Amino acid sequence: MKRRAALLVLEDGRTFHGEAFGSIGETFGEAVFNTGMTGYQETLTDPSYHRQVVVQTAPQIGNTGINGEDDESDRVWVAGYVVRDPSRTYSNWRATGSLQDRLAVEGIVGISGVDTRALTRHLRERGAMRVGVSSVDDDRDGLLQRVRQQPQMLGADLSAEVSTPQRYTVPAEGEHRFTVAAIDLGIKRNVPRRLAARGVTTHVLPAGTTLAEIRELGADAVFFSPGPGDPATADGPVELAKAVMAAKIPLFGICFGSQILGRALGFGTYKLGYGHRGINQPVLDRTTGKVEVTSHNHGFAVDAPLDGRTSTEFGEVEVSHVCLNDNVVEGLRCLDTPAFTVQYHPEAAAGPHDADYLFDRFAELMNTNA
Ligand SMILES: NC(=O)CC[C@H](N)C(=O)O
Repeated sequence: MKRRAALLVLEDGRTFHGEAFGSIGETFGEAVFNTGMTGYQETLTDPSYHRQVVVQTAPQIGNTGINGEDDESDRVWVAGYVVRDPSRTYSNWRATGSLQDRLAVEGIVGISGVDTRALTRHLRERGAMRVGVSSVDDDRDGLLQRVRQQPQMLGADLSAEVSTPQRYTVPAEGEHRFTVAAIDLGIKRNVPRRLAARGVTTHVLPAGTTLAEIRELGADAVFFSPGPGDPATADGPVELAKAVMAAKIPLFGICFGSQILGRALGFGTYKLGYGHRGINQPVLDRTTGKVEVTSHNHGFAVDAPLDGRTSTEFGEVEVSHVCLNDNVVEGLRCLDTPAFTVQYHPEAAAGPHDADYLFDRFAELMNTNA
């Protein structure tokens, strides 16, 4: 049977031909590549990929199908999906269906048979950029025109599009020790799970939550979640982070949450050329001197001095973690207020568990502060 043709056009005109994968249609977003050899289900359902068309560099995707446990949220968030060679069949003891069917059911337009190595090299050289994928229109020039009309990721304010409309609670496993108010800017399920394993009850709260509401919940600490978009637009959460620090309430943030703490401390953020997305990025924890292999998904970073301490409105702060591939700031630690963050993903999902100790550090911080 002849497969349906599909077309991928980058905003600089570079064009790739392939076959329709997932839903039939047309989609747009920022083209980014993920180097994970595993974890495609977690990638697809990570809200931080909202408005991004993900290119998987691993050549074969889909071989373990989709299961009922690995979703990081209640839907697929990627705007589109690009793979080299989708598995024709799937096999796993947990599998409940195929990747092709999941994408089709959720209306996610994909393309397969693409030379993903050439596409990735192009994005590495030219940077992440807007892209269009179509399996309904083979007019490349028309598609290119529509790509160029799409919004840029720089300046995109997306928290409200992914945050929970209503608060919900994830109970502690076993004995309850602490209560955490988690500001949902695109949270992944594995964060409250990692906290629950430390006796933490997590209230997941909408993006616009105030300090007064957090106090009403009797929270021992505040968590700022990962999430999509440009951190330069997150003025509301930045103000909340300042209020939390002024009140000396323990604060932990991951990824977007780290960028928010950076801004609250007076640092800027900037867009990386092509970002870090994968599950084997080496990071140095400067407080212990240990190197950990970590999961990343970020296109922006905090602009903070790598060496020495910086004096801020909230006291001294230092860069606690650095990416060993490119010296990008991967963590911040406040010395005079109980706040710290990492730019990468200790919750893994998908990825290694080297950085799981950070959830212990958060629990210790709550314990010391109690
Ligand atoms: N996973 C995240 O929290 C991503 C944060 C931010 N949107 C970035 O791309 O840098």
